[in-house]
Amino acid sequence: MWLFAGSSPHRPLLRPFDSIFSQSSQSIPSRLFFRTGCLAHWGGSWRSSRQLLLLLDILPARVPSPAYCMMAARGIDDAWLPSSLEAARITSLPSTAYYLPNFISEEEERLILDRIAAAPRPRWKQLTHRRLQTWPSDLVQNKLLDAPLPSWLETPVVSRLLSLPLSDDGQGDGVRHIFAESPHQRPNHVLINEYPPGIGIMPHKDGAAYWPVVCTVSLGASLCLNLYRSKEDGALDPEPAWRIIQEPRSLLITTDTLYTDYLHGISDIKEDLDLSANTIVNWPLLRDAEAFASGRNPRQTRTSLTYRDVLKVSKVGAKLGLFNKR
Ligand SMILES: O=C(O)CCC(=O)C(=O)O
Ligand SMILES: [Fe+2]
Repeated sequence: MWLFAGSSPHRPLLRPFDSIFSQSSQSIPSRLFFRTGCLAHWGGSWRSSRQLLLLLDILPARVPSPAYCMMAARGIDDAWLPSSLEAARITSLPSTAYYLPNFISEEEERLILDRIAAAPRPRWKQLTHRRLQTWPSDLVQNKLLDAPLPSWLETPVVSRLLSLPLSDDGQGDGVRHIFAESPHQRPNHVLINEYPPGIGIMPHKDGAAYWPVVCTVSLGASLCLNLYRSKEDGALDPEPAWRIIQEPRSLLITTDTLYTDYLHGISDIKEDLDLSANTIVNWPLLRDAEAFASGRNPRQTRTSLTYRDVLKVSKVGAKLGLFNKR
């Protein structure tokens, strides 16, 4: 169980709950042991601030100190990060994936959705049922014309991503983050996909253009991402091998064989069904699993930001100064 102990624009500093109490002069009420036990059992290492507020209600006034409660006091819509990605690992998947339910705040979500909506019409590429934007531009023969991402796609998402260590045991010199080994040590491309209810994306692999780390921020609504195996003959096994719920404001990171060996897709349905701890691999990490207690998720429009590092970058764009407007 973690509480915020302070805040920076990039990464709020987190403290283990235990250490907060070891610094306090007050003993912990036994009710709290029960609460913290429940919290740990439910969700790995962190819970929503709404739950935290409940918890703080039962604390004596001097425990914990107000500084540690800043996050809770600021309301339920703040971003909330673990101290490292390890705490967010989806442990029942065959290779590395992470799910962070509160990666951005409600206000940040609203600002990004506003910027997407304000983009000039030609920015949208209309597919048969879905529309998308690419930033800073489309790839040409798997190559990106060198140009910066606009500031509203850079901050807070990229800065926050790069501030998140892979594990807690890194010492001193800089954070070893999820893009530490990629060619540009950061994502340089964002695909924005908009999915109205009933619309998904066919099972596919993302291909050779990108470093095999995919960071997806979800906005607006929840839906299920399906992961598929190929059969031995190369054909797609139509039954998803695993399903991941992506809640609004969450970050999902997939890597390794999930990139190279498995396919991913979103069903063309108006409602996700059969949702439970047995069928959804990130159930213990969800912000609000209770919202899916009926086993159903009626779809609303969900927008995703897919951040990746394009391997090949052509300097021509930068030289012409074509894409430097933010
Ligand atoms: O929207 C998503 O979560 C998936 C998007 C995707 O797979 C893609 O654009 O390649
Ligand atoms: Fe994809």
